[in-house]
Amino acid sequence: MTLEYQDDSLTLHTDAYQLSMMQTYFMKNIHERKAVYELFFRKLPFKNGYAVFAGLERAVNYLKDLTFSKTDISYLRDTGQFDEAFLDYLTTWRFKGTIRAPREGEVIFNNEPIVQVEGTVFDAQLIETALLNIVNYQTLIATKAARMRYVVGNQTLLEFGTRRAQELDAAIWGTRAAYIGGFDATSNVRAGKIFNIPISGTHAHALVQIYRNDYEAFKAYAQTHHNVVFLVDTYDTLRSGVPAAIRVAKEMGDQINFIGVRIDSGDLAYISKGVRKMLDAAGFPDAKIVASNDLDETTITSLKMQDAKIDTWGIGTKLITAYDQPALGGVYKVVSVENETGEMVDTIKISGSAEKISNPGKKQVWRITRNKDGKSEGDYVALWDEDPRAVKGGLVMFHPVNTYVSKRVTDYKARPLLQDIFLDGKLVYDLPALEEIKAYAAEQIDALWLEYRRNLNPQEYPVDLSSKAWNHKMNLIRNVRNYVNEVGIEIDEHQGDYHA
Ligand SMILES: Nc1ncnc2c1ncn2[C@@H]1O[C@H](COP(=O)(O)OP(=O)(O)OP(=O)(O)O)[C@@H](O)[C@H]1O
Ligand SMILES: O=P(O)(O)OC[C@H]1O[C@H](OP(=O)(O)OP(=O)(O)O)[C@H](O)[C@@H]1O
Ligand SMILES: O=C(O)c1cccnc1
Repeated sequence: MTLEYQDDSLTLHTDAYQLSMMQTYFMKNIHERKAVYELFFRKLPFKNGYAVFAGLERAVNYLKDLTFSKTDISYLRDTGQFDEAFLDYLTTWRFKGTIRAPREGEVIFNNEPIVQVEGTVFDAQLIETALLNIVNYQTLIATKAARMRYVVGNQTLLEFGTRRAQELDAAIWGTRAAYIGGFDATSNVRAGKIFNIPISGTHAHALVQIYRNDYEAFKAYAQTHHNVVFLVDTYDTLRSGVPAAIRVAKEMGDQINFIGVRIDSGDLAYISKGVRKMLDAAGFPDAKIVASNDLDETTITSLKMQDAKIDTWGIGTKLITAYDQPALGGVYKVVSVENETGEMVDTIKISGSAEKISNPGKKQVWRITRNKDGKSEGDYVALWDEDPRAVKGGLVMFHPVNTYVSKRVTDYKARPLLQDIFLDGKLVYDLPALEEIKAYAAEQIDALWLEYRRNLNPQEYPVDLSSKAWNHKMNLIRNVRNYVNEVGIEIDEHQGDYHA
């Protein structure tokens, strides 16, 4: 099949409603109005205590040189839904916005801006969908990977998920995110090529089935490879698989590097103990046992409690699809917009539930750490013109919803998380090497108190609004209430309803 329109750009990787709004802005001549949008999520994924920010590199690749290709314009024209003057404007349009974000690998939390877009309403609207698409998925997978890293300690984690991933892009960028979150290597060779992630793997049951015999298969494999891991569960792990692996390892001696065996079915605790005994008794105490089969952080924890003799974990489906929570609910909200007279006016979205009321105004996130040991005290979300480094007598941090909960922090460092990535459309950020990002993530996770790091029921990390940001929010809520009273019609409503 030949495509009618060449798929030669990512610019239309957006929801139709963005283009519909852009056309309105354009035709009403407000498309150059400035606005600030912020991307954040309201709930941490997997009930984890933190998330690992990933997706910046892909977002940068997407944003730089973002233009409407000829086929993009032809396609839009052929839909019959867009005005010719608008299409004409798109042909010369270039992204001119400012983007701020944390470094990839940064530990991030709910209810704080993690990407800030400042520019025209036109530009900011177009990129919403792709930014959410990228950051939601990659952050989700990096966080899932970090949970797995948490339970395995220093043991090796291999990413095996490509066959189960939600198509090609998810496999590739999910693998990269998993690497950032703590995986050591991947079975995806293309991810290895693109990102220089170490590739690793064993062999499949097919090899044994083709030879119809464990020994023959292992022997052939050993004669054609130096580093070998034999998959021993095709017929019977303890009776035929492991004995065949040991026989080949002995016969081949120094001609091969017998790394170990993989088991992929059955009771992994029970079987791994049997395998360990056999390998030790045969004089291979250093041979490793790799396990796979629908593993995740919960099964791994259980296997460890059962004293399973597993050294290396091969993990696919449950990592790459974020099986127990397949989406991160990141959202993108306008927080400030230029009015008719050129002034920036902060804006709020009201909701019946406190968590869903947006935090108005352009903000910075400050990570507050103790001077004495570098441990995190919390994040301080402040309006752009505030600087918590300059506060005398300590910083008062209070819970943004339960405002009666507060603490005073003294002798601290405040580090701004949102850094300039693009300024007025120009890339000003040097993307760090992947190894650096990975090491940074490990370091930042390590800097968290254990109470926030544990997988099960972690403590809630404090993400606090500055007093100024909080008061500002309350004022805007009051303004909206006045507005609704002024323009709102009377409705016969249930008396028990509350309003913000
Ligand atoms: N000792 C164990 N404790 C807890 N979970 C385990 C244990 N052993 C295996 N599992 C997990 O239980 C799930 C099902 O394992 P099961 O024994 O049914 O595999 P299997 O169905 O025999 O394998 P396959 O169908 O691939 O041949 C998998 O997620 C596996 O990782
Ligand atoms: O279980 P996962 O975490 O997704 O890890 C990847 C799985 O992929 C392979 O299985 P394969 O596709 O050959 O099928 P299988 O599940 O029947 O073993 C491998 O043997 C693992 O079991
Ligand atoms: O190398 C392996 O063992 C492997 C690779 C992909 C999926 N399952 C296993």
